[in-house]
Amino acid sequence: MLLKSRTCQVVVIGGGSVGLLYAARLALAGQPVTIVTRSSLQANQLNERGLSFQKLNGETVTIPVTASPIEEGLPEGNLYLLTVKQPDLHSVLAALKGVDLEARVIALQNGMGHYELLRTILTETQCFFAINTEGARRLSPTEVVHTGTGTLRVGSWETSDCNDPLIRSFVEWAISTGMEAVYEKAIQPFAWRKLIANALINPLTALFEIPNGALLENSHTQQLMRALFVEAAAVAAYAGQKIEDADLQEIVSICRNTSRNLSSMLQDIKKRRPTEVQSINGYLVQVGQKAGIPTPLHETLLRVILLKSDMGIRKEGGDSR
Ligand SMILES: NC(=O)C1=CN([C@@H]2O[C@H](COP(=O)(O)OP(=O)(O)OC[C@H]3O[C@@H](n4cnc5c(N)ncnc54)[C@H](OP(=O)(O)O)[C@@H]3O)[C@@H](O)[C@H]2O)C=CC1
Ligand SMILES: CC(C)(CO)C(=O)C(=O)O
Repeated sequence: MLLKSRTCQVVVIGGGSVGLLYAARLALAGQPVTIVTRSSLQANQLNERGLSFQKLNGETVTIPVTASPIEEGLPEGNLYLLTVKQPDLHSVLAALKGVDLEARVIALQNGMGHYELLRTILTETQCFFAINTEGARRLSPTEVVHTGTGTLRVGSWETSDCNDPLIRSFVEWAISTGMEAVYEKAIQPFAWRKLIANALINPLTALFEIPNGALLENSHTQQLMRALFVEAAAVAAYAGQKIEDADLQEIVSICRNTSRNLSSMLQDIKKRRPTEVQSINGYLVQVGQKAGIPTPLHETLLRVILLKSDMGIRKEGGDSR
């Protein structure tokens, strides 16, 4: 069980790649968990068929789970894992407003902008953030594959004393399942580093339609990544973040550790859904403009991905899942 000393009810908001990955692991560990989906169809399918989970070693298990659609509101819980993408956050704000003051919400988004948005409806004490470098891919509304190992860092946005019992239990549970998980004093510095990793990996993999590992197989993509890194590091410095060469090496490690993974941006392009590029490269461009720091490469990638996404969505008329 996640919490030994008291009953913990976990609610995973979003039945996508990351949401299903965490729901599967929690359910496998015997932790009561409810998945809140966008559609009633997915909730019904999960309730009827269970969740099929392919582990890293290739073994597939089917786990009984409970799911309900967001239109029914959020089930009562004390730990909410928020796994919708940045552009969809607005659609869950009304439901999140009703979350109990004693409950905790962990937001697992890539990119930036979610902190400011969530703080408009949640208190500092309710609101936690996670930076997750694990890879997951949803194959269908009831099937998810764990595609890569990584680290899960959880904490408050700005410096805290790491004393929240529920968050501590969640991190201890994650460690007990074999994950590399850390309760961090502040997530903001990690969010910046993850932002830069995503600003390099996601648009390039989405543009060329290649898995993360393929970025390391070609000197042109490697040179592009370095040039994008230099631009992003200058913007981060303006925001008070000291980005070093070791951070670029870390991005290379992410590509290696999730080499088979199709980045979330590539998955969006393939499924003809809006991407998070505005919250990733778009955020760097926006801060760069404010600071007077040129970001021509990020701006170009932003436009190219927006164009590619628009063209796909218009051609096929949206999500084909
Ligand atoms: N996939 C990965 O490997 C990684 C992803 N991330 C980050 O994690 C976050 C989640 O990514 P990922 O899981 O890949 O994204 P997905 O698109 O696979 O999943 C998001 C899910 O949220 C659901 N959703 C959207 N709006 C609502 C709503 N109002 N109520 C309930 N559910 C809703 C979507 O429903 P529907 O299916 O109906 O559209 C979808 O199933 C992103 O910020 C991503 O960048 C971080 C690390 C790795
Ligand atoms: C870590 C990585 C790059 C895994 O693909 C990711 O965060 C994403 O796909 O959005």
